[in-house]
Amino acid sequence: MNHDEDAPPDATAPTTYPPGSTKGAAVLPFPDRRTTPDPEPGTAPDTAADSVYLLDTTPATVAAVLAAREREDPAGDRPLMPQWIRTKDGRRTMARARSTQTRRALRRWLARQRTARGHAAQTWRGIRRSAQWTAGFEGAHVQAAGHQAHIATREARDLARRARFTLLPGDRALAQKQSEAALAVAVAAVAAYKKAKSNRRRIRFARALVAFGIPAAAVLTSYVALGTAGLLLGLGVVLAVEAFLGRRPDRETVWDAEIRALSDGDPLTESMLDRAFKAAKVIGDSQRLTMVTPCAIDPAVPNAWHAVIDLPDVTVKKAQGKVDDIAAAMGIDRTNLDIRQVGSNGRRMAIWACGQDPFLATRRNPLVATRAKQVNTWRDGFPLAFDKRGNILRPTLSDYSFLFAGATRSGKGMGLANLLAAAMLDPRVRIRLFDGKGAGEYVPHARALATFVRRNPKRLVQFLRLMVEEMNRRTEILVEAGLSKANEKLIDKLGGIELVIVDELATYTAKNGPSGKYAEEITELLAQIAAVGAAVGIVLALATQYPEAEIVTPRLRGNLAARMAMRVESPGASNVVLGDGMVGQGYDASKIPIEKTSRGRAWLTTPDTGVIEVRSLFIDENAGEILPLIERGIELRTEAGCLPGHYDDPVESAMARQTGVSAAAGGEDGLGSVVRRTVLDRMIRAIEATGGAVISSADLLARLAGTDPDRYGRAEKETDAAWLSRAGKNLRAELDSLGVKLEPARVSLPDGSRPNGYTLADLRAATARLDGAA
Ligand SMILES: Nc1ncnc2c1ncn2[C@@H]1O[C@H](COP(=O)(O)OP(=O)(O)OP(=O)(O)O)[C@@H](O)[C@H]1O
Repeated sequence: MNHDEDAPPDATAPTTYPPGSTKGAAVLPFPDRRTTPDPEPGTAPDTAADSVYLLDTTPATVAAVLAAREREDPAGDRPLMPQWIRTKDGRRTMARARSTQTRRALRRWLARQRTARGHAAQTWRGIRRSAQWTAGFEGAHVQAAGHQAHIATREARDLARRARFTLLPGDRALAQKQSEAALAVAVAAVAAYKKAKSNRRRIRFARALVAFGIPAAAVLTSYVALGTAGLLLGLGVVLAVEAFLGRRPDRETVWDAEIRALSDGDPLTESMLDRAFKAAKVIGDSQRLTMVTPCAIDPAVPNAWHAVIDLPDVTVKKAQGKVDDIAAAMGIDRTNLDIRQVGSNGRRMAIWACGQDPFLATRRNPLVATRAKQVNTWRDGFPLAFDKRGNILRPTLSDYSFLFAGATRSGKGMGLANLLAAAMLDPRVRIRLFDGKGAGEYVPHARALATFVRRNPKRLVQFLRLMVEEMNRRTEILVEAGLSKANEKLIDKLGGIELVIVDELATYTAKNGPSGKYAEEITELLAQIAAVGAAVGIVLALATQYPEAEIVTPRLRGNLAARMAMRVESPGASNVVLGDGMVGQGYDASKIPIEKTSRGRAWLTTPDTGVIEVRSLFIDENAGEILPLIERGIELRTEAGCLPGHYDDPVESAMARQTGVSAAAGGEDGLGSVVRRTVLDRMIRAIEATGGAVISSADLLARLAGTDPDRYGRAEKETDAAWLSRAGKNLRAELDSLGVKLEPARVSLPDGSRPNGYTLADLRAATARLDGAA
């Protein structure tokens, strides 16, 4: 469209355009937009506003438009009506559109007449409903009264006969008395029957008067008043009213026992179960389910039912395989149905069904809700999730390692949060957390964490090597005790429960990532620990947003016996977590809906439960619900003498020996940004502080004295030579303890002197050698 962009919207000044110019005909002609009009000079529209609406600029049309503009506009609708509608072409187009619409409406109406929504059907339904209303329910009373009267009469007749044939005077008197009483009852029953009948007649008559009498009278009156036209008019009105009464088609389906659905609020019944199992082809048409217990309401979950049934010559396994079809036949989703085997004969099953999604509810972690004081994670486990029946699952820390996997915002962090919450309340658990995401999520926990390191793959490798040694040490203790697995009594002797949490595994095990060189070793060490660690009290809990075979290798996955798959991006990713071929069996975490209300939903597999659908328990971290648990964790550890950073933790002590820095309680800054600060680092910093590349021994020792006065400070009255010799010896000893061979050599200082000292290059090379050896 060629709107004249330059024209002011309210321009009213007449404008003339040269012949051949398209400016005056700013809008292409309608209906034929392909032909550009060629207005004659002087016949162009006189306002820019016209140029917007005018589609056909032939002289006749322009004249029509001008005439239309001059017409009155009593309804005030002109601003809403394009001018072209007021032209001849416009009217023709509108008429065409209207006739098309009318034709279509007529066709729709005709098509509708053949259905239950047709007007004839509607009217007939209305008449039928009027007749049903007239008949009412009084018939049932009459029938009941008739039945009573019938029985009472028969009884009275029998008693009268017995009284007649009773010969003993005493008995006869009694029998006559009974006969009279029965007769009175029969008379009353007959009277009641007659009354019910007349009552019915009266009510029906009144209703018939309303339903049929009044319409008939109306038709008759209009006939008398207006003749045949009146008759037709009256009939039309009456039929229209009946059509109105019958406008909604009958919903016989609602009353059809075959179409009952739990999701519509219908109760679970034996016949519904029978029908669903037949429809799913679990049992044949001639077979029947046997109810062991009747269908009963499950009070734990709203709108839920349960029952125990015996299957005829079919295994529960077969029914479990058809759970989708059974659920569909009951009018619910598979999530709302749970089938479990009961006993060992393979044919008895407990069925649980719920009319609504059982995972819509958010359940709070009971440790938070009840303000628990202490937890025994070894014996009682930790509350992690709830199943569809509302049971809380509490895996123990005594049997297996864990994997939490899921796309971003799927709730895997909540899985770890539940684990951490319980671990806080068990002082025997040494929590070692390696945060691969590196955000501040776990900083509030730091004081209770035996190890806390953020994004440091090298540190993880060093730590895992130590853990494998620790695992071997613990295994020896078990061997000496003649046990294959640690028990609760032995836990303290072994050194507590080691819980190693790695959040965002991909940071550490991605071969193409920045820490690729450590990836293989980390994966191998994790797999070794996961394989046997739990038996000696070393448990892993790994979380990842990228469940790919490269990040979680099949061997590693195989050793992590408890795995929780939150929503993932693809069926392949789901199989990486749950196991190959699980999608084919219906366990597909990529089908968990992407909704806020689905966060925390997951497929959980453990050796105790098999694969089940769950939702993790909720801890509101925004509301700081975890903070009291952390405080309690610190209290418990203080009481037990194992507050991180305040006792001799063999693992962190060994790490400190190796690396020169401890990560207990998140290291010096408590933020998990564990930075190595060996004497080598301090020497490098000292040289950097001079701004040069070399430093003399005297200058270096003086600077070291600033950060470590005990070792390098000058004693009172100590001569320069004595201090230099003593501090130099201390420095050599410290370097030796690090395993670094580094002697001072002659260096050239900027002032031209050549004292003994160190070069930056030598120190950096020594650091690199140390890192390589670590
Ligand atoms: N079981 C649950 N019940 C209710 N809400 C939940 C549940 N699990 C998680 N959520 C909600 O989902 C949000 C995201 O959860 P979470 O941080 O655990 O996901 P994530 O997968 O770790 O995300 P990211 O990858 O971004 O770290 C939480 O803030 C919480 O509000």
